[in-house]
Amino acid sequence: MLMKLSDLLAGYEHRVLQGDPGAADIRACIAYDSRRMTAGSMYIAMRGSRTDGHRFVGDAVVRGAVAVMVDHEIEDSMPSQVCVVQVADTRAAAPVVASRYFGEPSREMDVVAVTGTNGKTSVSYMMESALRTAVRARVGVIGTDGCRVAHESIRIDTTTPTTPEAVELHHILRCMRDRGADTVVMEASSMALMLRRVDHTDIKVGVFTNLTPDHLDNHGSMEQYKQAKLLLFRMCHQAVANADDPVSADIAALMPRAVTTFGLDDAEADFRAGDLVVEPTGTRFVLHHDGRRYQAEVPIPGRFAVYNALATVATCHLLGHDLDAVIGALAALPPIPGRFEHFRTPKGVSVVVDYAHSPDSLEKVLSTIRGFARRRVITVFGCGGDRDRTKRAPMGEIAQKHSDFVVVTSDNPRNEDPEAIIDQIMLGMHATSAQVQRITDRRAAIERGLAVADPGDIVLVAGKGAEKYQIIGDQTVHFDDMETVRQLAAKPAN
Ligand SMILES: CC(=O)N[C@H]1[C@@H](OP(=O)(O)OP(=O)(O)OC[C@H]2O[C@@H](n3ccc(=O)[nH]c3=O)[C@H](O)[C@@H]2O)O[C@H](CO)[C@@H](O)[C@@H]1O[C@H](C)C(=O)N[C@@H](C)C(=O)N[C@H](CCC(=O)O)C(=O)O
Ligand SMILES: Nc1ncnc2c1ncn2[C@@H]1O[C@H](COP(=O)(O)OP(=O)(O)OP(=O)(O)O)[C@@H](O)[C@H]1O
Ligand SMILES: N[C@H](CCC[C@H](N)C(=O)O)C(=O)O
Ligand SMILES: [Mg+2]
Repeated sequence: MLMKLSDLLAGYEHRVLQGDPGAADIRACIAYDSRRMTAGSMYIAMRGSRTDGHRFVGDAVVRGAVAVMVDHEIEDSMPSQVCVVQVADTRAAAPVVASRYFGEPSREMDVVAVTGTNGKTSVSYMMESALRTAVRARVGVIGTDGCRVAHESIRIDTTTPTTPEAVELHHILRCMRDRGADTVVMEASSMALMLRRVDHTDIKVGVFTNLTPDHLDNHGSMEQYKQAKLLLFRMCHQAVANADDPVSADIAALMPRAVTTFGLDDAEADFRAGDLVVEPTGTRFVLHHDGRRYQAEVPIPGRFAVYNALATVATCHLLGHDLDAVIGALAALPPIPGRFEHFRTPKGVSVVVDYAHSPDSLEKVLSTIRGFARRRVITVFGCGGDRDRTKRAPMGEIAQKHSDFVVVTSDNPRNEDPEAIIDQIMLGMHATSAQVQRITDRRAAIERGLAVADPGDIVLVAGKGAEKYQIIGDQTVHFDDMETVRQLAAKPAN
């Protein structure tokens, strides 16, 4: 890839502080981390949560940067051959530059971006599977579980956020296009939208799943959290929105005549589901659209799974795909790793490993399990450290309300005291309700959950889903809920 800085910034407001953008050849890479610079790179200085990238401009140049983009003054004096440009906001300019550098890949594919508190990854899997089976599309997926195209992983980095920074995002989109992708489904997290990682991406359909409390540490209030989510609907061409969530009205106000709705309660929704039959293996329902009724099913139990299925069907329809084929494909959806993933122990206990890590998702998953459980429900869960503390007590209350026995444990304590996190969860629990035990070590907690279960009981292990790690302090150690369940279930005592 060879590009002149002047091409990357053509028509974009900037001030040249030194050097000639027309002579600055970016022949290596663009990066916002000085430590990734090689000879012929461009460095974009951005403010992070701990420090300001502008402090590392000197380091970037020493390592080979030929072009530097800043949004405020820098102290380092630059060698004359380095071109330095100033823009109003480097986070806003980064996506423009990155997208151009990689040849505007989002324009060459149908890009769908999914936002909402819960269900983004689930909808991505459903879209991927439905489009692959129904219309043989080559689908790229970008999200919490990494990036893949046609089921082939394209970058394995457990630290990559749900929605990558713009530089990585457009690089990934280009790789996907080069590997023949025609459609990309990406998760757009509220943090990413706020940090402008998704700007300047050509998004055909923006999908809204729901908005419930989470990430209030980052956003401050539900109103600000909502405003972050709404940013997506200022940049996509069309929207698919959950009519049963009041935020769909805000989306409709932003995009009049460009919103397709789905729902269970709203009789006016464009795609509506009714007559749900929820079973442990899945959910059957009737889908109503345009005066027609379709028999549908999804192999995940619960109303929440139907919402995700409706979002998938509506989006595929908007992309021009055949409805019958898409609905048919949903019935054959393979299990989604770590989302209501089921395992039956030799003793006859049903174990569900699920990524519920917010009050609403825990409520949805547990009430679904409660709905079909014939015997006791045992829940093992914790809450992440260095993340929204306000969700801890409500999650404790929800776990206790729907379970007969709860083991409160650790879930990525990070730099917090695991005992203090458990204390905060237990503030939501009451002495009079279900039995509660605290076991800080997650493996021991799962073992306890399995040990107290009798044949026919259901054990929910919630919070980590398909994560392959436990973060304790600054250490990341291997940990996998499902693997742990299988190992422990093989022990005769369990
Ligand atoms: C907490 C947070 O917002 N972090 C973002 C931040 O990184 P940081 O805070 O570690 O950065 P910093 O250490 O303050 O450094 C500031 C800048 O100086 C640069 N630097 C730093 C040191 C150096 O020697 N040289 C150098 O150039 C850094 O690369 C950075 O660009 O700035 C980086 C880009 O400049 C982001 O990639 C990074 O996102 C990280 C990966 C992250 O995980 N963010 C979380 C909050 C996130 O995005 N989460 C969402 C939500 C998921 C959900 O919905 O649940 C997600 O999409 O995953
Ligand atoms: N539509 C939904 N409404 C409420 N809860 C849901 C919904 N879909 C899934 N869930 C629950 O939320 C959990 C997380 O789902 P998923 O991973 O799809 O969400 P996400 O939005 O991608 O989350 P993250 O922000 O962590 O990436 C699931 O394991 C399930 O418990
Ligand atoms: N994307 C979510 C993941 C949370 C998963 C949970 N296991 C935790 O670590 O809190 C977040 O960053 O809030
Ligand atoms: Mg996700």
